[in-house]
Amino acid sequence: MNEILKMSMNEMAEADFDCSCGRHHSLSIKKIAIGKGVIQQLPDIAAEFKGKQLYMISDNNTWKAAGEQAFKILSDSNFEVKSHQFETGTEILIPDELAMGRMLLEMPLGTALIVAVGSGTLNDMAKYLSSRTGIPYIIVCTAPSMDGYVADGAPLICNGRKISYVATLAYGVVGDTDIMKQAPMHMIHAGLGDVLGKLTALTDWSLAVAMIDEYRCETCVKLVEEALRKCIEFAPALKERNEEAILYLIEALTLTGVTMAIVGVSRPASGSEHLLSHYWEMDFIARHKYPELHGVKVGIATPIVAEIYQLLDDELPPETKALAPQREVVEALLESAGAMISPKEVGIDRDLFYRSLMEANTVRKRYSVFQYAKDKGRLEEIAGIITERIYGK
Ligand SMILES: NC(=O)C1=CN([C@@H]2O[C@H](COP(=O)(O)OP(=O)(O)OC[C@H]3O[C@@H](n4cnc5c(N)ncnc54)[C@H](OP(=O)(O)O)[C@@H]3O)[C@@H](O)[C@H]2O)C=CC1
Ligand SMILES: O=C(CO)COP(=O)(O)O
Repeated sequence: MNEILKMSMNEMAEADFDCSCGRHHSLSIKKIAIGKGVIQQLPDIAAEFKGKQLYMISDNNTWKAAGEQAFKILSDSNFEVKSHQFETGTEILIPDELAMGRMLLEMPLGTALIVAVGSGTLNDMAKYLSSRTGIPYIIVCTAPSMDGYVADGAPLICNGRKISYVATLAYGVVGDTDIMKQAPMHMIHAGLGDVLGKLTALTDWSLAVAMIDEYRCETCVKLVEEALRKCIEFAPALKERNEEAILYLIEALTLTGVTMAIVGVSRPASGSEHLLSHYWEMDFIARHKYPELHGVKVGIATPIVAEIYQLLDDELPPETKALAPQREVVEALLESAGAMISPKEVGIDRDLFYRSLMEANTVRKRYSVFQYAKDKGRLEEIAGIITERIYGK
């Protein structure tokens, strides 16, 4: 097996190896610092850019969570930093054309390094800007809410559609667990949802191997499975913000990010549960409704996808059948941490829910259990059964 399986998260920066899957993998992130108090390492991590212009982006919440502190640490070390804070008020920041345009407009001339302070949205915006300008970026993570800190894709909203743009990896990732563990509990639930989504994402990947002979990297599967195991064991302790439970959550999010980064696609971390989440999100945004956190939606979608697998059990390829998680087990895990499990709780009505099951396979050009059910002529029947179970007759 490959040496990456023995590395700690922080050792994975600049990993470069020939993998047993037959491909060469490399992780171009220069510096990963995840742990207690690591925000103090910012001046070291950004050392190469001393004397040059830094551009810090945050929003009013993430400024309070870590932006102010990061700004002070850098300024006290004589870095030249211009800060722009998005004012989100009661709204949330949507990574769309408007927000992307504003971020570009505020960027000072001669910027040599972008420093994003936030979670999924700000990270994706910064990585997109970084990829298109060639200016490196550092992410100071504020919440263990999703697994995109180490990934190179940037799901953004363009013309109302959620599009995963190919972007770039961060120059540096700074995940101070003292800061991340203080994130709102709802964001911690989102992180757990995003991690549990890997149960069905990996099942979809195995289905794609069986049905369309898709490439699969066993090292990535092992990394995700091991991270999942520890995170699941400690899931109930997330309610109390138990240090170990939060650390395992951060580790699972980081390692799944690493797998996306080394294979260059989000397949190891994103399957049918993400298709449902993206479908709901686009519908909410089109109606100017709060779209709910990504990981919360992924968490709700995961037992639903598990149920689809259960309903197809009699005709699944054996290797996929062996992997398919049980709906009840995933729901119990979410409940043990206090997270939501019903689409009704986030305002998804019967019509949207049924439609999403029927159309989720159109969200991405990627083989999924939705495509499988459709090809077997069973999608309509399954969508009807699940909708009736949740919403009644
Ligand atoms: N690139 C990738 O591979 C991945 C990308 N994603 C993307 O990430 C996005 C979701 O990210 P997610 O992190 O869930 O949500 P957001 O980044 O949208 O965060 C929601 C809001 O939470 C607030 N917030 C963040 N940290 C803190 C904190 N410590 N204390 C208080 N408030 C805080 C911010 O305030 P405010 O309300 O002011 O905005 C923030 O905008 C989606 O667009 C999703 O598609 C998800 C997974 C992987
Ligand atoms: O959100 C993701 C992983 O958690 C990635 O989403 P996409 O697969 O849609 O790019």
